[in-house]
Amino acid sequence: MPSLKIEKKKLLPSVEIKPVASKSESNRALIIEALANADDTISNLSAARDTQTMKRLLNSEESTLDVIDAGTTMRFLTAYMAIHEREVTLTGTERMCQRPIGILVDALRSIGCNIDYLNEEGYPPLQIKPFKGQSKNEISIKGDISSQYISALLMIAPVLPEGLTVNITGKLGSRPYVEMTLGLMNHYGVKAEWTDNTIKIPHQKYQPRNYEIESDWSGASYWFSIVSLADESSIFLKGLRQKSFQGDRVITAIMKSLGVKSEFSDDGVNLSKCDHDDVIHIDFSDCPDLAQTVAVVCAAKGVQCHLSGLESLRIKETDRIQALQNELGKLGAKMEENKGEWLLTPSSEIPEVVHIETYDDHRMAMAFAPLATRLNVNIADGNVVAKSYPNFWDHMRKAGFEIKQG
Ligand SMILES: O=C(O)C1=C[C@@H](OP(=O)(O)O)[C@@H](O)[C@H](O)C1
Ligand SMILES: C=C(OP(=O)(O)O)C(=O)O
Repeated sequence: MPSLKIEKKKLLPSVEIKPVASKSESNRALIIEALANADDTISNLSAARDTQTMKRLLNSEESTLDVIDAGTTMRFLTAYMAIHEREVTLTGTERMCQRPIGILVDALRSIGCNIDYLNEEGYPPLQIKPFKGQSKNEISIKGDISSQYISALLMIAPVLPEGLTVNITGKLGSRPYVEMTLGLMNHYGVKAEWTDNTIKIPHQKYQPRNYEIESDWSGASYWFSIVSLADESSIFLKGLRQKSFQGDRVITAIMKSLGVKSEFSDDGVNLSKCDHDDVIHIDFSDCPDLAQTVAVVCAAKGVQCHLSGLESLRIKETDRIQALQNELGKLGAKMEENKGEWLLTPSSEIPEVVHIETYDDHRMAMAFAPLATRLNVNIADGNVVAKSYPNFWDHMRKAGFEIKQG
């Protein structure tokens, strides 16, 4: 596990960065392209390990497919494999085998798929048996655990002989990811009807169309943090669009209250400094991957933050609430629960150096790295970033940070 030392540094003037391409868009485009029996429709595919794993496994004829720690790869491949005439085992890291998948498996079983648990009920690894045909064309599924189950079902829906109607029960969390799924399906020629909590997708064919993956807004969020925390800075982020499929584009609005002004042009967005608020309230139900980014900035910048919609954070790469509480504590900040909301009380004085544990979570490393604008930061395992943004440290160096193996 290579640890990294990032020295406190000022940013270089006028930095230009092209963040990694979106892994969420890439993993959807790969599944849709495979369902369309098309080839080479995708440009700017993400270098994220989650995406490279998806691509490799979609082309693999092995009987055991290991998704490593990629949630979308696990969930999307489960649905994809379950409607093919093939027997396959899907597995992943120890953590992946603790991330629930029962809701998706129940839904797939109810439409006729054959799936067994190889270990604990409700969790990977899964044994998927050949598909013998569709037995039902309407299902109900809980929306408040992970939207990835719904996206997985929606993508296979048009190729099912009878199509599929999906009734979402409970509150739908991570809603923009479901919208992204339907948006990309529509790009590939598939029509869906979404009224209230019901999404209806008739049987139809995906059309092979070209698609250029946008830069990743969640990965871009760490550059917003850097601008927010630095004394002076301006960064141009390439490949991000004002009209985006990614819900995490909401980082522009969130960071406006944390002192970052965003100005779009044809090929990206320019970030510069502006005034910030002293207290903010943010509901992360639609953008859970931004919670760590925002919490760290508030803790270091002296902004009190009321966070809600954090429920899904406990079942991601790690228990992100626990991880944040531990690591923010090292800065002298506190995150405390009160009736389902979290109050983050910022540090009154930040230390000169901090050692951040990474919990096998890419976002713990990337969310805390921007602190190097204000203090020396040691990151326990720099390799974690490979999951979504493998060249993150190269980009930090390009921006002027000195990063050594430590
Ligand atoms: O569909 C997707 O691409 C994702 C959906 C979200 O997960 P949940 O729906 O489990 O919140 C998000 O946290 C994850 O990084 C990517
Ligand atoms: C939660 C994440 O990914 P996944 O669920 O796809 O593993 C993430 O990238 O923050």
